[in-house]
Parts: sequence; C-alpha cells; structure tokens
Amino acid sequence: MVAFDDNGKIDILGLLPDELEAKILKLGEKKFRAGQIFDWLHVKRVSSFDEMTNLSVQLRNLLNEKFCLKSLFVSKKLESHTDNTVKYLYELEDGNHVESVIMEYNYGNTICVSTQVGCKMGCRFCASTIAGFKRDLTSSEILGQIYASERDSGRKISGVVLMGIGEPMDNFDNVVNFLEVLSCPKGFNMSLRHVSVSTCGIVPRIYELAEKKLGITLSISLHASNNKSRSEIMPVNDRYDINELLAACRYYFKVTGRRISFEYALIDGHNDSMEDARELAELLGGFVCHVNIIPVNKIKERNYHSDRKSANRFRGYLEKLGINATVRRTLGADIDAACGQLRREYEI
Ligand SMILES: C[S@@+](CC[C@H](N)C(=O)[O-])C[C@H]1O[C@@H](n2cnc3c(N)ncnc32)[C@H](O)[C@@H]1O
Ligand code: SF4
Repeated sequence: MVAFDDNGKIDILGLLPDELEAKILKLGEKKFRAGQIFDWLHVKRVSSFDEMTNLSVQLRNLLNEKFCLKSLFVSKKLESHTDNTVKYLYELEDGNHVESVIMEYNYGNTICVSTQVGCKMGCRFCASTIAGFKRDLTSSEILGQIYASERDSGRKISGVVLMGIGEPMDNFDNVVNFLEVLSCPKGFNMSLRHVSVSTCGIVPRIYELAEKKLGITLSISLHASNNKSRSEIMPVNDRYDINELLAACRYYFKVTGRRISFEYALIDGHNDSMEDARELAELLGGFVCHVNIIPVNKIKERNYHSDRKSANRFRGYLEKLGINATVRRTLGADIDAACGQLRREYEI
C-alpha cells in the first residue's frame, strides 16, 4: 500500500514487492534493484538506506530523497522473572507510544502488537480506550513492532496476535496491508495460520475480511451472553448487536473454514453466573468455535474483578453444557499491566 509521511515521502516498509518494483522502475533503475532493497528491508532489516551497501551511493541518495524508513524506539522494557514474557513500550516517530508483548509458548514466541494509538471503542474494562483515540498505525508501524522486538530481544517470532492497543477492524486497510507484507515469501514469510486478529465486532469489516480469505484466526471479543450485559461493557454492541455479530461469524466460517475463537473476559457479578453460561452455550451451540476465558485484568479506573478460581468455575459450567473452553494462561504476571496501561502511565 502506498502511504506517505508528512514530508510527502513514500513509507517504503509498507510496499509489497510489485509496488516497490514499480516505484524503482519509475526512478529509472533496473528491476532486480527492487528485490535487493526488499531483502535489505525485510530480511536483513536495516534501519537506514545508507546500510544498503550493494546499491550505488547515487541510488541510496535517491531513496533517501523519495522514501522514508520509519523507526520505533524502545521507551520502556519490562521483563518477567517467572516466564520469558517481555513487554515493550515503543515511541513512534511523532512521539506517540504503543505497546507490544513477546510471549513464550512451547511452540515458539508469539508477539502481541498494537494497531492504533488509543481506541475509539470505549469498552469499559479496557485501558487502551480511556484516554480516547489518537490515530491509526500505518502498516509499517505495525510491522515495525515485530522487527524492533526481534532485534532487541534476539528472539525469533513465529506467531502474531493483533490484541494490543486499538481495534484492528477500525484500521482495516493498514491491517490487511500489514498481513500481506508480513506473509510475503520474499520477506518475513510468516504463515498467516500463525496470526490471530481480534475484534470487538465491527460487523461489516468481518464480512470484508472473510472475502480476503487470508487464513488467519479470527478472535471475537464477546465478553457477554446477551445484549443488555454486552452493551453495558461494550458500546459497540449498540451499533452491531450479538445476533448481527454471530451472523457475521457464521459467514466468516462458511467462507474461510476457519474455527472462530471467542474471548470472554470474566467479570465477577457481571457475566460469571451459571445462567450466563447457559445463555452463552445457547448462543454458540452448533458453532465450530473455542471459548477463551480470561479473568478480567484490573485497571485502576474501574472496579472490575475476577480470578482464576472464578474462571475455572465458569469453564466447568460451559464444559457441562458441551462448549469447548479454556482459561487463558497468565503470562508475565509479575510485569502485569492491562493492555494500554503502560502507555497511559507513561503519558500522564
Ligand atoms: C486490547 S484488545 C485489542 C483487540 C480488539 N480491539 C478487541 O477488542 O478484540 C485485545 C483483547 O484484550 C481484551 N481486554 C481488554 N482489556 C482487558 C482487561 N482489562 N482484562 C481482560 N481482557 C481485556 C479485549 O477484550 C480483547 O479481547
Ligand atoms: S477491548 Fe479492543 S475495542 Fe475495546 S476498547 Fe480495548 S482495544 Fe478497543
């Protein structure tokens, strides 16, 4: 995708190989130069055009003139002493901040990346939205979180979840472009089977995403079993209610054949009763899906609470009702800060 910075320079990291090739040919250069540049950017991961030593000085100057290569700077880094979780607060070139987290599983390292600076969606339990929304991230800034995290940590990333700050489906074009560049065989070459996109339920974009047939896993932040309970904690439910959302999910499964994952942040006294479990089982009956129960992460602005014991109890209810559910493993408990909280602490 061709995007520009404030000086009118093309954001080179967001270009697909054929787009880069078209730009390089337009500069009067040979086609193979585009391949060399793509390799410097996405395989060797240089942070400046001047490091592209197999290009002439003249071409490097031209690249500096026409393109920008955005960088992310580590503002803060928290490392868990109990597992290998690392949480980064990155500063973007305009001074805004976003968070990324590397988590270690037995099958490899997965990174959780942000897609926006802040969020418009207003979910009551989420720290990402409390100070509102600043701007979308470009695809290069989403990708940049992975490259910067691999560089700093020295760890190879083999999975990506779009579950950091922001609503991916509210930044659709940049997110799709990011996925296309990320999975490019000549670049990072990430299999999109190892990527999950999480959404609060922007229904029209779920239909659009289905048509892209990208092979990603779709995670739906459901968090409630009826419209009243969901609207109380997620304003997006007033725009797209549970029935519309589940219809879009059914369509997504029909078109892609990919099992959907439903996220359920458990809040004591709000959505944790046997009756909630019964309603949820009714809603999801017949769905090829999995439910992830997450004890709600405490944020200082709200009095929501839950723990593993409640989450296991709720999982038991669901299991009796025939619904496949797990309680999400808590990683990095000693560096725990609900998503978006680190950025908020830093900016206050
Ligand atoms: C931060 S969101 C980003 C992705 C997308 N906007 C969404 O809502 O799915 C990622 C996940 O974290 C969950 N989440 C946010 N705040 C939370 C909290 N305090 N405790 C537990 N989960 C939370 C969201 O509901 C969502 O399932
Ligand atoms: S849970 Fe997701 S959609 Fe809701 S406010 Fe947080 S980031 Fe935004």
